Amino acid sequence: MILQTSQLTKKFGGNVAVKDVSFSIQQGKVNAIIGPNGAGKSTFFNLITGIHPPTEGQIFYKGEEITKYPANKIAELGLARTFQTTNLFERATVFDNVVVGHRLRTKSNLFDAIFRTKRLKREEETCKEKALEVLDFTGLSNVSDQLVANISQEEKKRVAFALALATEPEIVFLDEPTAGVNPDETEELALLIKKMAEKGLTVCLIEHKMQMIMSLADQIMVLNYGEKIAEGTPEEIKNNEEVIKAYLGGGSASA
Ligand SMILES: Nc1ncnc2c1ncn2[C@@H]1O[C@H](COP(=O)(O)OP(=O)(O)OP(=O)(O)O)[C@@H](O)[C@H]1O
Repeated sequence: MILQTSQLTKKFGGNVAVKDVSFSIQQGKVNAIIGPNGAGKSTFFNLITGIHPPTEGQIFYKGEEITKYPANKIAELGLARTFQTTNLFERATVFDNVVVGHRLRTKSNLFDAIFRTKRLKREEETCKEKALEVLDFTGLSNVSDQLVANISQEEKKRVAFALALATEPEIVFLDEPTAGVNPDETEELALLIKKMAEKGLTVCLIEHKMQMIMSLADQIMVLNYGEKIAEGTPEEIKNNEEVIKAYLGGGSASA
């Protein structure tokens, strides 16, 4: 277990978005969080990655309590996240978008930038090398000089992965990584996610595409109205009465 939450709760006014959720993310595996619309999935991600502070409960990363850490500190620890609508720079090239990712690991400051110090040049070189490596890994080398505005939706999803990978994370949090792409492209992206876990990365993702999740995930947690109603292997989840009830009772899961 690389990351654990203990009785995590988030209230927005009177609305309890996440309620008492204790969950362990398994290292080097694909961990999925599913649930009907408004179940609290994105909020749960936001709590772990420091975007919102929890109202109650604790978060531990490799045994260290990180509950109150701000998002930048959490990112530095090795937790990277993508968003449903990742804000890429559309008028910049794929390469330039990805180079930015590794800046998290560099130390150059304004002084270095003004005087173009050796440190700056060395770090620029490392950022470029890292960008080339992750572009290769995500299958984007052939479009690296193109403007993001001119590439396909599926390629944009890959750029979002590449950006996260460039930060040299230990866990990647992917929020609906295949939203808005067709079934063939979904399969391609699923293969890439599998490849990340095979490389030793821990993956945690939110997804609505059930078929994909069932074949991709090692472990699934199901949220409903902010509460964890089940967790287990895809096989266990498929046959879980509570889960079936939650989805039949107005959920929005699509195949
Ligand atoms: N910043 C916020 N302020 C107030 N309420 C919020 C905020 N973010 C989420 N909520 C509420 O918390 C609940 C859970 O929302 P959340 O977006 O986490 O669900 P979700 O499972 O990710 O949904 P979806 O699948 O539709 O993305 C909802 O009732 C939502 O309206």
